[in-house]
Amino acid sequence: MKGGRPVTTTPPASTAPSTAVQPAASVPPAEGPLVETRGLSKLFRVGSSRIAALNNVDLTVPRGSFTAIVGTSGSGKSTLLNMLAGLEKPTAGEVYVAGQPLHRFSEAQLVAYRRQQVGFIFQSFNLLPTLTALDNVALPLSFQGMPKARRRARARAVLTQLGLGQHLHHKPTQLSGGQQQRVGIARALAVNPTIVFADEPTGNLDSRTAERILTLFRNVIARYNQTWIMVTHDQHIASFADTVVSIGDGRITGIHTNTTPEPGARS
Ligand SMILES: Nc1ncnc2c1ncn2[C@@H]1O[C@H](COP(=O)(O)OP(=O)(O)OP(=O)(O)O)[C@@H](O)[C@H]1O
Repeated sequence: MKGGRPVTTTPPASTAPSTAVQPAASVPPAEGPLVETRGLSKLFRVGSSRIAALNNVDLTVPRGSFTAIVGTSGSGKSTLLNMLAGLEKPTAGEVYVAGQPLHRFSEAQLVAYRRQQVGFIFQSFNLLPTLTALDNVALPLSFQGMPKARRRARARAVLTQLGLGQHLHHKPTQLSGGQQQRVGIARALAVNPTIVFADEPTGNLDSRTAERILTLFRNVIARYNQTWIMVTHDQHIASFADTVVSIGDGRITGIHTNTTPEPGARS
């Protein structure tokens, strides 16, 4: 696969164990935007009708940034996210992540991209109910072929960094919603991702917990110099991001940079 793993996510040595989120391989120098789409389009055919879920989208996302994609239901947010995450292929146009042309990738290359370079955070957390927090976070590392002792050590380190050191052996039903989403964040971070996608990540949380989770997002992004893209229908949630990309009818309708972040969004 081209491109490798361009984002340096090594945590400060004084604050994090070495097993936490060290790059698994040597990291080539980072240059240019992390994400770039050109004329990205997705057409769905349903019976005799055609739906332009995405229509000629040109988008650039800098490395180390937090971007929100905001729009009403059916505007094309998930379709765009799916394309950037290598879950679906475009009908037309180009999509590059870390210089890699996802639009030209085979299914096998897309699977490898998702497993090795992408962290996912979901609205409903998507934790396996029979596994502990530790095992949920260690699971994606097994798909990378990491030996058991190392993946458990890394999962433990990331969970501890996120304040869940006392909850390593709790199952999802024994955790609050905010704690479950922190496990979800730990699972995304454990694979040392090039990019993290969050799909309505606070949709199942009360507003206070949601703000705490979004503040945690900001802290994690700054600490590890990561690139995160979040989809939401909620302008207030979007205001925690550095950049808000508005989408409507499959087109970008505006790009706004948050110069004065939401109170409490930065800490
Ligand atoms: N697999 C599919 N087959 C047919 N049409 C689809 C498919 N997926 C999405 N669409 C259509 O594409 C358009 C964009 O859908 P998309 O799911 O991207 O919107 P969204 O902004 O994420 O909406 P929501 O916030 O409700 O999840 C909608 O009109 C939707 O009906």
